[in-house]
Amino acid sequence: TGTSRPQRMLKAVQKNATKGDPQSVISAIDYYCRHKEWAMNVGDDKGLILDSVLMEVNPSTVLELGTYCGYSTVRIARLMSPGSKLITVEFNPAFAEVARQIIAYAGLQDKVTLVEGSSGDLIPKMKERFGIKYFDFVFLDHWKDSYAPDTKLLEDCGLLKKGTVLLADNVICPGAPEYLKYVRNSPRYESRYYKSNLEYTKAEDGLEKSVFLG
Ligand SMILES: O=C(NC/C=C/[C@H]1O[C@@H](n2ccc(=O)cc2)[C@H](O)[C@@H]1O)c1cc([N+](=O)[O-])cc(O)c1O
Ligand SMILES: [Mg+2]
Repeated sequence: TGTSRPQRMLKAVQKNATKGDPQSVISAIDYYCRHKEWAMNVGDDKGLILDSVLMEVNPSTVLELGTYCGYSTVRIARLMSPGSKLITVEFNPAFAEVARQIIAYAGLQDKVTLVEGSSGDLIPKMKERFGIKYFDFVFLDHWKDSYAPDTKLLEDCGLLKKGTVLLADNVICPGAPEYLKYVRNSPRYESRYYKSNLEYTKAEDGLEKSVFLG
């Protein structure tokens, strides 16, 4: 067996990006995935929306569910202020290993804590393990049927505060119908859909931004 897709993505970063330059890491991944081999990164189209929502919130604490290879981890961490913390949860050890190297190549390892395990197991441990009171920003990009249960779990664990912003990838493709129903019908959220494209394609996809009202 040869290399995996994440390993080939890492090679493309090491070959084409500049160490310590997050934007060059993002561009190298986008170029590779658009022209060589598709991969499920949030990508450059939706990435611009992620950037602008993130900058608007300017969070001190961020939770990312679904690191994969670290593309959105780098996109988010590169825009975060000094002293702010990003915790990213990854279930697959092989993906986590590649992500650690891509995050380090971008020079963002000091802002990022990558935790291996499932969101359901780790969310209840956020306070005790990482001293997190609340998350200011949550990026959901893991298993689509986990978005809704994990949002309820974040509420139950007291990890959301008035004004916390949840941003969910793929609410159209592959889709997260249960999640959309939940946040759009709950009086505890103010939701808005940002229409865009599925990464590196012309298909529609979009991000749902939901503000927790407390
Ligand atoms: O399926 C998709 N994403 C699932 C992502 C899952 C990631 O989240 C991790 N995780 C981390 C913690 C957990 O608790 C569970 C999983 C998994 O180990 C994986 O790294 C997807 C699919 C398409 N697509 O076009 O088909 C496009 C996208 O943008 C997508 O995000
Ligand atoms: Mg996604």
